[in-house]
Amino acid sequence: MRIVVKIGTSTLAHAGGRLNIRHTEELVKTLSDLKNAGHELIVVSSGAIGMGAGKLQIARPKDMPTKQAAASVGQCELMYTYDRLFSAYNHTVAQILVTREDFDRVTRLENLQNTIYRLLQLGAIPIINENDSVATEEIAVGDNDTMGALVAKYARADLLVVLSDIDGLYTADPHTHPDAKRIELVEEITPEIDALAGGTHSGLGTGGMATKLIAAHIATGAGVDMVIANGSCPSLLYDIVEGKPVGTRFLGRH
Ligand SMILES: Nc1ncnc2c1ncn2[C@@H]1O[C@H](COP(=O)(O)OP(=O)(O)O)[C@@H](O)[C@H]1O
Ligand SMILES: N[C@@H](CCC(=O)OP(=O)(O)O)C(=O)O
Repeated sequence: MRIVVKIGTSTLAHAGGRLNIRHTEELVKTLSDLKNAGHELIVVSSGAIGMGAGKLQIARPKDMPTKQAAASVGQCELMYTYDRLFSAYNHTVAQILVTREDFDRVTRLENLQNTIYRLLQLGAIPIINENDSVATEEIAVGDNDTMGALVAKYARADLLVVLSDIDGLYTADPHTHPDAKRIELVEEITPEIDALAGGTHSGLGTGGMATKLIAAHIATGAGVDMVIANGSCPSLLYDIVEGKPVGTRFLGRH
């Protein structure tokens, strides 16, 4: 299987922006094992701004210049971390930084696809993020849930897994509605399903469930199954790949 795994900031970092070593180490171990089992992996990783802020010891920035400065610090930290951890399992990582233009313009999209396909042939693990240190609002994809879905669509993936700080899509945001129930399977994304998704509460995350639903529309529309699952338990990835009922699965349209 070709699997795109999107990792949110809240999985990779603690609230203050410092690396969540336990989550990240377990995640890299599981991803390495899935690759050893023969799956092709593409990672879409957030965390540049949050980890940059953590390293610079500033609060999560709101203004564009500080966000861009934090991202350029954090992106180094992020890739250094992935490179170090994946190397321990003999895997090679490759950084790709993109903006919306790389999906909107045909020649740039072809270049991006060619690079991803060749990296997969060479056995490397592409790790993709927005090019936050140059991407202004007008040219940014804006959130990595959408980015993950675009990557899954154009890399012709079989599965997109979105790892978050929550077990899946609930009937309401469990942080404000403790009685909310998890939805196991979404066969069709109706307006009623769209209406369930609220924003983020984590202080580190960007889009909350709303951007995950946008991603689900893109992925399922391209025939790719998407699963939202909790990034604090990366070994769930084994069950997800086997099609077991973990998190919330959105069925790709065929
Ligand atoms: N219907 C819903 N079901 C589950 N979570 C929801 C829902 N609506 C809003 N949320 C919020 O979305 C958050 C996850 O998104 P986000 O904070 O952006 O994290 P990430 O960094 O993993 O993308 C949850 O912690 C929750 O507060
Ligand atoms: N590109 C940004 C993250 C954007 C984003 O969608 O963040 P998240 O909600 O944590 O997945 C970064 O690396 O900080």
